[in-house]
Amino acid sequence: MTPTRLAAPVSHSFKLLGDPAEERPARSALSSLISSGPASQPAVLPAAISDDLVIDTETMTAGETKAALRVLGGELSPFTARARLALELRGVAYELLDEPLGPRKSDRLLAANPVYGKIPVLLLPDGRAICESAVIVQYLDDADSDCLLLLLPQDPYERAMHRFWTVYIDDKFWPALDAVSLGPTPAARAQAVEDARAALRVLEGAFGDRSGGAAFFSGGDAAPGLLDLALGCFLPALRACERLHGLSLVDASATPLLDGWSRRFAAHPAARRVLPDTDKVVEFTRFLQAKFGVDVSK
Ligand SMILES: N[C@@H](CCC(=O)N[C@@H](CS)C(=O)NCC(=O)O)C(=O)O
Repeated sequence: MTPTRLAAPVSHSFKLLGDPAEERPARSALSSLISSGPASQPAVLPAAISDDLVIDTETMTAGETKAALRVLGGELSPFTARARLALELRGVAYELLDEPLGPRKSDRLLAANPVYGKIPVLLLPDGRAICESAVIVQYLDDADSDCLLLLLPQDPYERAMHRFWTVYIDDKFWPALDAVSLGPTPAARAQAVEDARAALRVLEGAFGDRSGGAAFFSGGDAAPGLLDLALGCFLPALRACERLHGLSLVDASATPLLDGWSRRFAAHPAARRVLPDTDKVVEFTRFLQAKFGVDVSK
């Protein structure tokens, strides 16, 4: 493929979202999210980038509202929700490009994420891709570190703790929650309930340590941070799982701190915009159970 030249600058195509007085105290240097080089030096893209992934900024007018950032993802994908929540909190406009479900992945997705072929992928205007939801969240902080609303704490130890617990959530909590509905046997699903509860008890302790008595894991009362997004993106799946199997996983007696946090997080404007309804996730989980031959009547 011939290297593609981008016309810079592209920052005019950013659009701030929502009510500025809402939960976003400050935004600055949003154009630095697009790091393809100074305006005077058009970026030369590596030949590997598919033309499909590049936004032709030359054809866009100054008032055009097309989002410069795009997310390859899905409405019901929790990892996509994690990345979208970060974009919403930062007040950055983006376009969600729905990736079809199924065994055949799109060429667009495989070009953007050749290593894992998974969603979400954040596409920069020049077509460069950032994969892995937690990496995307951290990229947004790194690309605009002057913004007052950072998703990771400033303190290096706290940053390390946020990263540590994000990995724990992805390695221990999510696989257990997923297996409560999709484990292959009744025994595997029963074990998964125990594992999910055990992970939630551990996270209850982590919330106490990180929040310092504030509303969110971030240690703040207004703005959630990386760790809030890391766990909060799974709340619809958790509530769907409770409803489908008649279970209670997060409640006032088992995990009182997480119970309060889950309600506050779900009520946050960014979460209300992004997180899917429990009904939809219940329906989708039933679809997956049928697809994978999971017989929950046994
Ligand atoms: N560690 C990845 C996990 C992403 C992931 O598992 N995405 C799911 C959708 S929620 C996916 O693409 N599944 C398709 C597949 O595994 O092939 C992240 O944090 O982004």
